[in-house]
Amino acid sequence: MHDAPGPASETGAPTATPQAAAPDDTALAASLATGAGELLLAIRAELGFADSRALKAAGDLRANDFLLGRLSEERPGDAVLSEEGKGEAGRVGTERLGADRVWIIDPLDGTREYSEEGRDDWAVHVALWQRGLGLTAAAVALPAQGVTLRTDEVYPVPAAVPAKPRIAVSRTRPPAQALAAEAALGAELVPMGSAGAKVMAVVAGTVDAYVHAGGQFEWDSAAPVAVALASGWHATRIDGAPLRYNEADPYLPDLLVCRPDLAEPLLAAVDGH
Ligand SMILES: Nc1ncnc2c1ncn2[C@@H]1O[C@H](COP(=O)(O)O)[C@@H](OP(=O)(O)O)[C@H]1O
Ligand SMILES: [Mg+2]
Repeated sequence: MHDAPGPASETGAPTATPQAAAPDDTALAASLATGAGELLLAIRAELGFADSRALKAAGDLRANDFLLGRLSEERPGDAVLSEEGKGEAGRVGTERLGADRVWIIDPLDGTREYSEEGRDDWAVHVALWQRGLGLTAAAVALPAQGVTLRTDEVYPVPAAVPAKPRIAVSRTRPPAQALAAEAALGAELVPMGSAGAKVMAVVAGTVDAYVHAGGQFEWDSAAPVAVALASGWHATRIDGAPLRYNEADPYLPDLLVCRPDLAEPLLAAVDGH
């Protein structure tokens, strides 16, 4: 079985138990993700697209500063793991390994797409991991699409099973596993930027699955996976194992998010690739 979230776990695998979080943790996650998204839209308007390197650097830095500042004000006792964090808030920090509450954030996911005029496939990820519970509260903002998705709202799985499944893949590095799934299921690949935008396309019903392999980190998937699991979607490693967060090494290289009834055929199709 791959379609049900697992039970609460001492190791902190995601458990899709948003009720375990204080309601204001989810509200805070949504407020932070939306606020960082508004800031990122303002930076795009201010700098324009002529110098994409400068735009990417400013977006990463200023969104990260905004999120770390708000978290230190609102939750001063919590630890943080951020893609852009330095020292304790970054990947080398060790305080988070002994902490009971860790915010796992990606201030700008889909940095490449953020720097391309007209693209809306980029995101802000804010997730809360709690010891013994896993991911308990999260929000993913899609600022250029004007939405923020969160673990305390339900994004139901559509009833109809697609005849030709649509599988979201990286625009720049679609994995061999997705090509295998395309062939085995007669699927259509849909290239898209940002892990958050791809998972949110699954829960919005725009695509039926997201297959990723070859490299990624906890911040790329934590908030999107929490939102998907909380609404009953399937989210695991591509061998069907649970996704685990706040590990000593935050490298988490592969991911399958899909409608529950596609999990078995997709896991079988990518097996061995
Ligand atoms: N092979 C790889 N190694 C490390 N990170 C990867 C990766 N493939 C994708 N990612 C990260 O996953 C996110 C989504 O990638 P993609 O748009 O290609 O699907 C991006 O995050 P960032 O934009 O936050 O860096 C990207 O850096
Ligand atoms: Mg990212």
